[in-house]
Amino acid sequence: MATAGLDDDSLQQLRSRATQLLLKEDWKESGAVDLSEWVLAGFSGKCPDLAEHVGPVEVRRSSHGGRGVFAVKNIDAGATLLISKAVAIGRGVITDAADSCEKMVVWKDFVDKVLDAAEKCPKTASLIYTLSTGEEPEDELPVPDIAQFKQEAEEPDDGTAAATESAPEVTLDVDKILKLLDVNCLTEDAAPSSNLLGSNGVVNCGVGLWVLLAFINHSCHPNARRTHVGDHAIVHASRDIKAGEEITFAYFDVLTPVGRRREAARAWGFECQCDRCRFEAGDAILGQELARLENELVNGGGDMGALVVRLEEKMRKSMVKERRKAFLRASFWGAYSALFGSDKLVRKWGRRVPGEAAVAESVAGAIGGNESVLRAMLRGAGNGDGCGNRLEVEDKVVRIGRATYGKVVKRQAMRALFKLTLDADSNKSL
Ligand SMILES: C[S@@+](CC[C@H](N)C(=O)[O-])C[C@H]1O[C@@H](n2cnc3c(N)ncnc32)[C@H](O)[C@@H]1O
Repeated sequence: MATAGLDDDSLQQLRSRATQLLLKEDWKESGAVDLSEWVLAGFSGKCPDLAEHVGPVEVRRSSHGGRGVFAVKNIDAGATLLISKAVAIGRGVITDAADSCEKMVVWKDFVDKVLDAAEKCPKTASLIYTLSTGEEPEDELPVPDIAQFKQEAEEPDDGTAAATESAPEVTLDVDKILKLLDVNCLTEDAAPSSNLLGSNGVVNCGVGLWVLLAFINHSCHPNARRTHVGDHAIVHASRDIKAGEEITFAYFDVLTPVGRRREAARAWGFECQCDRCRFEAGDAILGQELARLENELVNGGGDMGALVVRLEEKMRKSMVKERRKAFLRASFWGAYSALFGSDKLVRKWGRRVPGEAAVAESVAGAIGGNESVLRAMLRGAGNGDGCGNRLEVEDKVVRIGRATYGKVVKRQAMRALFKLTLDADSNKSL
């Protein structure tokens, strides 16, 4: 392979390109499996806009008062939990420099489509009304039965279908719908397609409403991720999930310190009550030092290697347990990435911090699969930083890969990527 002499940036680009290519190839195949097996089946339902595949989950009362989605049996990382077709999506391809006016056009188009879908289908309208507007006391909101979201049984051929189609028009409460869209819409930024498009200053701007997904709460210690294929959102487990555990995904970037995350949650209109936030914001012993480190990280410019060493030493002296160490490493991921991304910093501090693959493995335990963590795992493994023998490392890479992309990433594809990384590194050191 002609990779000898590549600098770190080029190697990084090569790896992310390889990830994209593998993903793209894999989507074609897995799309055929997922879409034919689950999604297309939904189109035989009475109300095609509501085609859903609901896995082993149900809606229950969440610990912070509102409703949430819970696993009803053990689920392995990578397994598909839900596939849901959007009630409506507004999309636009706009440049980074687009003014808010262009975004408003996308939003208006989206709102019109939601209203249209609700007007045409009374069941869509009633499901939309189960969502929170953000104004009701959350613990008073009724918990919907999961059966409401499941694909409806094939209709008997007795003419009732025609009767349903001509069901009387519903009067829509537009004001209420606008409020609940504010709380429950999701953007498509988890879609691989947006990563591919994002490279040349073009932003794939997509906003949509997936009713069942809107019951999934946020956590900074999430156990699920979503990807998008066309109008379908696919939610998969990004960590192993136990029966009875709440399914959560990240509404915003959780590879940041607690202060930043709190700001992001407030912008969404809530105070995050996940266990990671409760620990990081509530630990009196670590609190002050964490606030200082966060300040340094956010202001930038300092020696990120020194910051990581201080954090690791503080955690060692305070006897922070592994699970919480993983939370804090995830919070200061930016500093770890800067350290491991610089040969100079690695030479200066490398012996005083755990290896890159070990940090990546720890962080994946806290936030589940994630592209940036997977890349670090690959790079750390390629540098042979001692997180096991070749087979053990390969296994870890495949596991984080599946947790990141769901079952669409095949073992073979991850092996190819892993080999590419090792070959590139050994050629580089020639
Ligand atoms: C898309 S809805 C999720 C479903 C919502 N819990 C319900 O009962 O309708 C988003 C809202 O759920 C609540 N929520 C989600 N994640 C939360 C968290 N980690 N901590 C506190 N509230 C949260 C907030 O009120 C937020 O505005």
